[in-house]
Amino acid sequence: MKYDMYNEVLEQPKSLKKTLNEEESHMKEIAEKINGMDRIYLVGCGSSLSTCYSARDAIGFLSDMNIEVHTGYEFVHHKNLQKSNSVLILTSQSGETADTLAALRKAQENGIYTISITNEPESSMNKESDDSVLTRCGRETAILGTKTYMTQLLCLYEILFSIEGSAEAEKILNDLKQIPSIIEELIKSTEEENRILAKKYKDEDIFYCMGSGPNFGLAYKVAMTMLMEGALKHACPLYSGEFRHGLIERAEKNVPIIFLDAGFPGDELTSKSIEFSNEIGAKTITFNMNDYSNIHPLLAPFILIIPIEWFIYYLSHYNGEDPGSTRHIGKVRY
Ligand SMILES: N[C@@H]1[C@@H](O)[C@H](O)[C@@H](COP(=O)(O)O)O[C@@H]1O
Repeated sequence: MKYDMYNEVLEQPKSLKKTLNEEESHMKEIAEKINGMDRIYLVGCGSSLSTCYSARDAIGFLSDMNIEVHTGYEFVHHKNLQKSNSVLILTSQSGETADTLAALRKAQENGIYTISITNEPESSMNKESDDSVLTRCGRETAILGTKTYMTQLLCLYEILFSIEGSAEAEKILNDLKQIPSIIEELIKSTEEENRILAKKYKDEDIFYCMGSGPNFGLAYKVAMTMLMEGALKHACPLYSGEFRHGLIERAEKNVPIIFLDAGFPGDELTSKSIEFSNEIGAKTITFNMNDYSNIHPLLAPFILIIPIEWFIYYLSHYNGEDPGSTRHIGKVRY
């Protein structure tokens, strides 16, 4: 049995290449236009919020750019908005999520420049924002987001690292171009081992998921949309540094914990948490960047998501669920 998510996983390299080919120069123009603005707001919901977290935490390693991340309605209710010389970048696969659309309209009422990154050319966000970038994925149906996750992340990295402009940022932008071919191979090479892993964990009810730097955004996505929406498991994301401020008290024998590790300074705490969890007999599942690629570690979310997609796909399958379906929420409107 193959669910829609299967083909959408396979389509990721093509979607990335197409988005880069058709939007790269446009994104460079956007970077030039917003370079020097006092504040950049990044807003999205669910999977689209996770890309904002990752992009903010990745650029934060290189730059002192003033970036804030909000969910749609948190932005709408925020009293202390910087109205002049600021920009709102919205991420939304559908371009219709009510929360994110409300943020767009609030920004426009307040004179904030708006840029949307969506996958739907006819969407309200694409039409109403001052500028817009289209991810070129074709229609995505699996609720948890695969190719639109990848391409949104690509667009945010492309814009923010182009603004940053240092030699290291250039290196990251160059490495970004290698992502489609790297993940093409990973899609093939990681399916079987993660199918087996999923079979082993299929009866677990709850998963904690942690990472540092841009891998926190990935942990958020894995917990919120992949485990909860996709595999219908309880899940909780956290920064690795927060392990000893709460989870340590519930990290017991046999509790599954997913660790995302890319060797960031904050991953010193990921390693300590893994060590502790192993000692007490928790079920540790580690996805380590070194096992998959040697490109710039700040690109870890693009790489680590691939084995995780297969893990989630088969976790759902072994529980008789379509990973792309939802019980309560429509893909576009709710
Ligand atoms: N259940 C969906 C999520 O899977 C999705 O990530 C989010 C944002 O959707 P969009 O990216 O279309 O704005 O909306 C809903 O909550």
